[in-house]
Amino acid sequence: MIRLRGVSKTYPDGTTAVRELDLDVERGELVCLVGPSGCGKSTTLKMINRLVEPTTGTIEIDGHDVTDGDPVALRRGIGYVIQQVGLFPHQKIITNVMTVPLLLGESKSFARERAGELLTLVGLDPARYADRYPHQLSGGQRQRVGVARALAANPPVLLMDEPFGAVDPIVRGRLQDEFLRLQRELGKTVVLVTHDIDEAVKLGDRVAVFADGGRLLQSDVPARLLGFPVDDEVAAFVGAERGLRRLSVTAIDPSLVEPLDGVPASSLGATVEVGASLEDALALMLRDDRGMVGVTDGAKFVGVLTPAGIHRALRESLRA
Ligand SMILES: Nc1ncnc2c1ncn2[C@@H]1O[C@H](COP(=O)(O)OP(=O)(O)OP(=O)(O)O)[C@@H](O)[C@H]1O
Repeated sequence: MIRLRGVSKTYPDGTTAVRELDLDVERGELVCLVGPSGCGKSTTLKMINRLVEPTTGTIEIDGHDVTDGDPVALRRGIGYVIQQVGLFPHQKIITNVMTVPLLLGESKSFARERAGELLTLVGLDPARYADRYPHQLSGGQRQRVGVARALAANPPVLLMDEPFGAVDPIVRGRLQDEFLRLQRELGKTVVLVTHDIDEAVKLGDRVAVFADGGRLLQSDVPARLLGFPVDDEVAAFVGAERGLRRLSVTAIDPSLVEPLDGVPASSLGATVEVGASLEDALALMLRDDRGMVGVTDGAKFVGVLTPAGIHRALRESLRA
């Protein structure tokens, strides 16, 4: 869906922000660009919607070179979410969300109806929030309006620059979960910039790690990035905790669950569902101070996971 080939950007002052970048994003895929401050992540994103023109290379969306045609029209067809949201302060929430459909020539009544649906979709009841102004919302709520506005034109592609960066960690976690749920429903092609490796491995189908000077070091699914960093630079960036981080990106595999021998199921306490993460399983084990946790598949009890089982599951997850 998005294809970058040999893309570089050198700003007029001589700063090379991005160097010879090749990157592919499949349709419906969520790719996170992650790396230290100043490594060229935002520049890469802005080249995709032509807020910044590349110095060299080509960028295609759905087979069309983005440099053909009008950049303003291009941007209207791509959702863009930024950290400071960029809502119009003197316009009501509903009007903010209606902006792009109106620019695209939709009728006012259609745009209003669509904006109401989108506010509901991002968890803001229009009856309560539509007529408020941005300063009458919390940071997390404003961020949701930003997402609703970016979705308003139903763009196939969403570009998100630190979309959850401006809120506290608890709200951020909630917004991430909501966004993942939304994305499972909508299946947009998303490129999301973050400096937070935990956010990247939580949200990304694939994670692209950048280094200073806009060099792409590794682009991989989270489990492989954490399990097999290609070099010391990536290993240093993903951190010494990468083993722990793998727990959160690895789902419980029902084929690796052990049968329950001689232990009454009733003595197991809390159970986890197949498909939950190994981190969820370990968290319950430690919380309840037990050496195992029961695993269920709907109403069916499928067995138990032990610490050794978790270790085995982590190893197996890298074989695929
Ligand atoms: N308009 C500009 N003119 C000159 N240099 C710029 C311009 N915009 C960005 N840069 C430089 O390009 C490099 C990459 O910047 P960019 O904003 O893409 O990084 P980033 O990875 O998104 O950083 P951060 O995580 O801090 O937002 C930096 O060295 C930055 O100073």
